Amino acid sequence: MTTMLKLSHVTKTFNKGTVTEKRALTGVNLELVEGDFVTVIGGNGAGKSTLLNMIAGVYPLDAGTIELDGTDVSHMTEPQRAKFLGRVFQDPMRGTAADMQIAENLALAKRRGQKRGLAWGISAEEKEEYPKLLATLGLGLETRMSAKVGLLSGGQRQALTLLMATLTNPKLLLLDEHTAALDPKTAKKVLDLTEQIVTERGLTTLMITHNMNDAIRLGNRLIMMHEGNVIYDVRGEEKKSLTVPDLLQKFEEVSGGEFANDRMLLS
Ligand SMILES: Nc1ncnc2c1ncn2[C@@H]1O[C@H](COP(=O)(O)OP(=O)(O)OP(=O)(O)O)[C@@H](O)[C@H]1O
Repeated sequence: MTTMLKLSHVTKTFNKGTVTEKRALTGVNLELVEGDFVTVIGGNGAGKSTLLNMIAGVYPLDAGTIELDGTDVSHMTEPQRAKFLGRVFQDPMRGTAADMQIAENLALAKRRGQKRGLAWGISAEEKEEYPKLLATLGLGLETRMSAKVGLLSGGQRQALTLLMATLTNPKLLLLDEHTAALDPKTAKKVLDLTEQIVTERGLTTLMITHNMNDAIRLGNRLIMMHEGNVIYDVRGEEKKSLTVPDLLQKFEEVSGGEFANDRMLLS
């Protein structure tokens, strides 16, 4: 099987040498094969977002290497890596351009990593393609191609962002609590869409969630982080048969403390 992502000894300390020094990642080793759909859980400050940020190239590495589909991207800038990655954040405002039409947003996503922007306009082919894509969301957006994205609801925007993030079949999809800001019903819809897109296309995916039930239900593999490293990695049938009490117990065993994540307690 093809290795899609390989982290070797990835280390990150923020504010080194100051009173606010924080060891956010402490030598993470992690390998994902093509099609792995990995859910990521962990308490407050465990290093989950930092892990995704390091993969995306938001911060430089202190030590270690990151390989994407066999290419060492450790020293590539964030825009250089963006060509290979799809990313959806928690904030629905972040992934789309509010002042632009739905169709224009899709066209931008399609041209990601290419030099020429929208200068040549949206092609006739795209005008046919986009409504079909939007229809797969089941949100009625296919009839609103020229509507400004700022008019959409949070859930509609996250669904559109997901479509945009996966439009060019990225080598790796990074989802950072992408349904946490939505109401439960909309969150479920966006999660169902996520599962559909990821499994249909076999996208290699890392999905942070504070919802342990979702972490167990979705994907083929689950990792738990604590104090900047992966402390538990489970897959296949063993993962499917897990329960939330199992996970909490596992956490206590390995960390010697009680699992604490504010957002988990609120949900
Ligand atoms: N840019 C930054 N500057 C300084 N410290 C940071 C920065 N980003 C993260 N940290 C610190 O690194 C540690 C790991 O943070 P991170 O956001 O990765 O945790 P997390 O597992 O995503 O937590 P949560 O579930 O609370 O969002 C925390 O102590 C955090 O305060």
